[in-house]
Amino acid sequence: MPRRSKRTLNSQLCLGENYHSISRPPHLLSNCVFFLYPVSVLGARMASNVKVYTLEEVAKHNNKKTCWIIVSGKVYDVTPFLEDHPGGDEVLISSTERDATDEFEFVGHSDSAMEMMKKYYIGDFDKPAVPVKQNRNPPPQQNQSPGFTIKMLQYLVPLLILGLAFGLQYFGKRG
Ligand code: HEM
Repeated sequence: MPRRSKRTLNSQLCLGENYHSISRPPHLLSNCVFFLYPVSVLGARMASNVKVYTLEEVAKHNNKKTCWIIVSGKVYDVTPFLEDHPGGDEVLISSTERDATDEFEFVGHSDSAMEMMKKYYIGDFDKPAVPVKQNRNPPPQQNQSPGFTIKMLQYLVPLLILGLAFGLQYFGKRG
């Protein structure tokens, strides 16, 4: 059997390149993710030929003649559905010019309503493609745990007793 060199073995085990990338500082990796994510989202959108609408474009369609709504990042032209919507046309018109996802979900639409929606889908809503960075600093704690109070008392009670003892001694001597 031919002897394989250590280098060949490393590359065969896919350790050669990955080893170096793993040892890079984590902020470099996360920078790459924040750069690659929007690029891949844009690429996917361009490749799939889906029309992407801005809020400004969607907001122009806010009446009975032309009514577009945004639900879960997708844009729907519900103009032909206005008269047939079981919830009425007014509720659809008043859901224009903004993201209507919350209202749509609050109603608790049935599966058949979701299926119906597909007919009116015309494109995606242009939300900012860059993912929001998560706040890594946790907010200051509002409620202190009971453990914290007990620890504080452990220090405070002996101090109070000491203070009391000194006070009594001082006033006792004066008396
Ligand atoms: C393409 C979008 C939509 C479709 C296809 C759709 C479809 C439907 C359907 C089929 C129903 C009958 C109940 C059910 O099967 O769930 C319904 C009811 C209703 N929808 Fe929509 N809907 C859409 C968007 C909206 C939006 C944006 C609102 C905003 C609040 C809304 C509000 C309502 C209300 C209030 C009812 C009546 C619920 C009830 O009486 O119990 N819908 N919709």
